[in-house]
Amino acid sequence: MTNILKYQCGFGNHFSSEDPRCPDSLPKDQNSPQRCPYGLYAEQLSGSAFTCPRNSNQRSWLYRILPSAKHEPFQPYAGGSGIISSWDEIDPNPNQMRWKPFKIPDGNVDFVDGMQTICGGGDIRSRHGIAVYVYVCTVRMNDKAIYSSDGDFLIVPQQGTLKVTTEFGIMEVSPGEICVIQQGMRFNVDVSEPSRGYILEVFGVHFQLPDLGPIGANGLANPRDFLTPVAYFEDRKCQYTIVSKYQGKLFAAKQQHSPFDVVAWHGNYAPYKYNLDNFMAVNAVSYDHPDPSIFTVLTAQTTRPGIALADFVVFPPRWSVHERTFRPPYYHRNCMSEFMGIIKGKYEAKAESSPGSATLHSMMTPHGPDTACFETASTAELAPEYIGKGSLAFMFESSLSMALTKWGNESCGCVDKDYYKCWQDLKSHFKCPDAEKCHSCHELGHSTNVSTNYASRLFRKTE
Ligand SMILES: O=C(O)Cc1cc(O)ccc1O
Ligand SMILES: [Fe+2]
Repeated sequence: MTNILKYQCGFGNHFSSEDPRCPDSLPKDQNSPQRCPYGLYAEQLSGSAFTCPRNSNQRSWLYRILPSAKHEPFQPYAGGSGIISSWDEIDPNPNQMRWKPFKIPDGNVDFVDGMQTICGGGDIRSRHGIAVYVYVCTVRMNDKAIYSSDGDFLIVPQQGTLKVTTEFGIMEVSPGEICVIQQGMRFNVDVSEPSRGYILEVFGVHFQLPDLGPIGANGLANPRDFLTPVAYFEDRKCQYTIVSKYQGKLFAAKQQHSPFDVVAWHGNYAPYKYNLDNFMAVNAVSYDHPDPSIFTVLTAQTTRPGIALADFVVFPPRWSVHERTFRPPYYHRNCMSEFMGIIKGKYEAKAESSPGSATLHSMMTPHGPDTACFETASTAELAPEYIGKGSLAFMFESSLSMALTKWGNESCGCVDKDYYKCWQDLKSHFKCPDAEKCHSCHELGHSTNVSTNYASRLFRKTE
């Protein structure tokens, strides 16, 4: 794979880029000249309504050899049967879910055909929803490109570097990095080894950096660490297949030229990647376990203040120094849905967790540390400790109530039916303050030497 890729840095910048083979290919002082330099076609890609306020208005101008409109009619796409758009394939399942590492097939499967929807919620047509996918792939997408008419893809590779060719240029995205490819952008994925990862698609909004509030002007994911590719074109006549994910189904159209023929572009609607090693974690340096929102890398907001359609959160290696605190994640019931995956190593709250696996804790489904984690952390000496070395877990947290697909619920073949057992050995450590008089303590055989009047009133034996 090429390692001489260049990037432009910054989040949400207004970028300009020309393929160096065609200097001055960007029109100088207008977007739509009567005739573009080098005989290119001008095409606008709008990522927001024309009339969006300036701070949320996103669009780019692409100067290309042929306009995207030149293709034959779309027909239903024969592959990609793992893409699901309906959230009522099966009855709702509120259980704690864990998937063992998703299997990578031995045969040939490309990125598009290796995508499987695991869960999702909301609605594509009303432009408010999300879908969570797992991808596995072993071969490159030959002369095929995909774009989503529905939403933005946030891709989290777990195994295998992806060479992602887009209309805006080429990005290499390795495990530990993520990339975002927004609605409408055509891309092709090439791999050099069996590869696997996770995808979050958001419908109707774009990802943004979270506000920093009292943290100040710096921290978490810093804007300068986001990298956007530079213009790169190929002028190739070939049988190219353009796959459109449209209203949750895949369609394919043929065209006789490569879609990666953009010689120059400018604008603020462009794909980007980010290395999660650059995340500047903040955390408690005194006591208590803060909420995981402190680890938000990117957020896709709803119109309700502070309520995310989906947040992308990482659990990076870091120092843990909290005093008099149960340091791992607390036991928890959440009005949000939490899908988690593991890029490498283990997750701090679970002894049994491995790269390529996942969990889903649906709305109000109780969860938290497993028995081993609780027993260790509640008795550990609280010295400063570096946690998560060599590990990287992440969470897609959504305000939507998510549905599992049939594949996610069962047919993927890696649902861990024993997951619930990780909490079954948690035992009561309750020390009853008045075990002598307490009826239930007699039955349970509890004992204690603590006694108060208050407790006596509460636990009086009733005969
Ligand atoms: O493991 C989880 O469930 C995610 C999570 C992490 C954390 O640090 C606090 C709350 C929470 O839900
Ligand atoms: Fe949680």
